[in-house]
Amino acid sequence: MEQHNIIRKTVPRETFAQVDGLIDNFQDKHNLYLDKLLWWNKRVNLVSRDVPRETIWEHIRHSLILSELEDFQKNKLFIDAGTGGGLPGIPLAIAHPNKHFVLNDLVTKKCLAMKQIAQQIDLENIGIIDGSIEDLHHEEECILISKHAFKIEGLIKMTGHLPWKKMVLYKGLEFENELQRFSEALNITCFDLSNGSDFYNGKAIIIIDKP
Ligand SMILES: C[S@@+](CC[C@H](N)C(=O)[O-])C[C@H]1O[C@@H](n2cnc3c(N)ncnc32)[C@H](O)[C@@H]1O
Repeated sequence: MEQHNIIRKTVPRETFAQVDGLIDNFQDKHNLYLDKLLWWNKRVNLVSRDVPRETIWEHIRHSLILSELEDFQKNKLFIDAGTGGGLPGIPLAIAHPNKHFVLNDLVTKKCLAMKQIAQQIDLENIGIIDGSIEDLHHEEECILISKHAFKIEGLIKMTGHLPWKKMVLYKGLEFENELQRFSEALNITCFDLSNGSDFYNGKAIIIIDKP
């Protein structure tokens, strides 16, 4: 197995409180997003069926933790691969109107639902592109983000053609299992989220430099 250079950090408790503040600042839009997501979820499978509203709030909070990390703050353009119901891209776009997000999903009807939701909540800083991430054309340098959608090795291989400089993945703390056959050494920073509520037990955000 290739030796990867892994730096581990723990996200402090205060960060979770800051995320709650971010939600408060954009409460109306997040609520509207949640309403529309639940409405569309009855027609298109965007998140698990019958998922309680409070669980989706957890996913919105989880998505927004990235806001507090430096690699997010100093960049402006993000691609959310495998966005499904718009997570993490839509909560981030709501809370950061000055940044731009490209949402991508393989499934066209999910992307059509996302377009409707974006219009319904008046979000102007996102673009939505359907099709596999491996076929996405994009020329500007960006940060690739993805939540619970791909194995790491597979996503790196599928996105070699894209000009991302960092890849941000919402993963479990045992993400290294997914890198056992990767032939290059990667620089990875792992942000342990276990200082948050029980929801975050075993969860991490990992940031990988482009190999
Ligand atoms: C488990 S869902 C995660 C959705 C969302 N990120 C979340 O956290 O709720 C994985 C999503 O990845 C999408 N997907 C799978 N393969 C893909 C590919 N090659 N390119 C783009 N999206 C893909 C699926 O259609 C699905 O919506």
